[in-house]
Amino acid sequence: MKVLIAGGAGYIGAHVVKLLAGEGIEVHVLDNLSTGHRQAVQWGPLVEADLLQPDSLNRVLSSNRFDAVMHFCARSLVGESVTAPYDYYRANVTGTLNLLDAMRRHDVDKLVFSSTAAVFGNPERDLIDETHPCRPINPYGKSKLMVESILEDAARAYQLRSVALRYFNAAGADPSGCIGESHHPETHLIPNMFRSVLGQRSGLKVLGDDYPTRDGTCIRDYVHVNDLADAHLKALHWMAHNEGAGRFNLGNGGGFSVREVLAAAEQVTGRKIAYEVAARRTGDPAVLVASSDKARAELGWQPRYPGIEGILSTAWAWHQNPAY
Ligand SMILES: NC(=O)c1ccc[n+]([C@@H]2O[C@H](COP(=O)([O-])OP(=O)(O)OC[C@H]3O[C@@H](n4cnc5c(N)ncnc54)[C@H](O)[C@@H]3O)[C@@H](O)[C@H]2O)c1
Ligand SMILES: O=c1ccn([C@@H]2O[C@H](COP(=O)(O)OP(=O)(O)O[C@H]3O[C@H](CO)[C@@H](O)[C@H](O)[C@H]3O)[C@@H](O)[C@H]2O)c(=O)[nH]1
Repeated sequence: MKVLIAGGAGYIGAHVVKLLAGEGIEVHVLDNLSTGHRQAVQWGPLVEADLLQPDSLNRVLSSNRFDAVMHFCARSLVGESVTAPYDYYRANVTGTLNLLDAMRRHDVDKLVFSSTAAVFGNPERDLIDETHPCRPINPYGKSKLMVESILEDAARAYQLRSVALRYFNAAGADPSGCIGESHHPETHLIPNMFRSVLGQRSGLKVLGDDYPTRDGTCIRDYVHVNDLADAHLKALHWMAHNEGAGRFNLGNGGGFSVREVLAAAEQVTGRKIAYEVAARRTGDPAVLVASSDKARAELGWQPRYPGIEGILSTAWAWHQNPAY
C-alpha cells in the first residue's frame, strides 16, 4: 500500500508517517514546509508542493499511484483565524478543494482528513459525541466544517471514501525522541509551559480565568499524538470496508483546566511554573471534551495514553532535547 501524507512534515503528520512506515506502508510526504520541518520527514520521500498551487499537486499525484491520501495541511490558529479569515478559508477550503480535484483526476478515492473539536463551538453537554450540533464560533472551525460538508457531497457525487477525524487537543511526542511538537510561533499551552520552565521564553500567560468552569480557566481534552496516529491507521482499514464520509471524535473523554495542566506539569518536571493571568483569547470556547465511543466501537480505537501525566511526560522529554 502507498499513501500520500499531505502535511507530513508537521507535528501530527510526522507521527502518522512514522507509524504507517512501521506497519510496512510506503509513505510519501507532500509539504510546503510553511510550518513543518524537513528534519521531521524521516520515513519516506519529501516532495515540496503547495495545496494552493494545483500544478504542483498534479505533478505529485501523477508521479505515483497512491491508494489513499491523508491531509494534515492547514492554517490552524484559532485566534489568528478571527483576524485573518480570508487566509483561513483560502488555505483550508480552497487548498482542500485543490487536493480533492487532483485526487479525482488521478483516481485516488480514499482520504483521511484532519478535522477538529473546533467544529462544535460552545458545547451543549459535557461530552461531545458525533450527534452534537456543529456551530463553530471561529473561522478556523467553520473552515474545517465546510470541508466535512464537501466530503459528504463528494461521497455522493464521486464515491469518495473519507474519514474526518476530529482531534481534540493533540499533545505529547513520540518516545523515540526523533519527532515532536515544534511550531513557530508556538501558541499551544503545553509547549509554552515547558519552554517557559526551560527558560526559552518568558511570561507564560493563562489566557482568561473568568470562564464558567470549576477554576475559571478553559477546559480541554488532551490526547496523545501517537494515539491520534493510530486512529489514522484504523481509518484506512475502515475505508476498506465502508463507503461514504465517516466522522469520528478523538479525545480521552476527560477535561483538564489550564490550571490543572499547570499543576500536573509541575509534578512531571519537579519545578514550579510561573505564570500571570491575562485576558481571554478571542474564539476560545470554555470547555471541549470528547466522547470517543464511536471511534472505539467502529474503528476499534483504544488510546494508550489515557492520563495527562503520561502525555506530559513524553512532551517534557522532547522539549528538553528537541531534534528540530
Ligand atoms: N495540533 C492540534 O492540537 C490540532 C487539533 C485539532 C486539529 N488539528 C489539525 O491537524 C492538522 C495538523 O496539525 P499540526 O498541529 O500537525 O499542524 P502543523 O502546522 O505542525 O502541520 C501542518 C503541515 O502542513 C503543511 N502545510 C500547511 N499548508 C500547506 C500547503 N498549502 N501546502 C502544503 N503543505 C502545507 C505545513 O508545512 C506543516 O508541515 C491541521 O489540519 C490542524 O488543523 C490540530
Ligand atoms: O500560552 C497559552 C496558550 C494557551 N492557553 C489556553 O490553553 C488552552 C489550550 O490552548 P491551545 O493549546 O492553544 O489549544 P486550543 O486553542 O484549544 O486549540 C487546539 O485544539 C483545538 C481543538 O480543541 C484544535 O482545533 C486546534 O487546532 C488546536 O490548536 C486554551 O484555553 C488557551 O486559552 C493559555 O492559557 N496560555
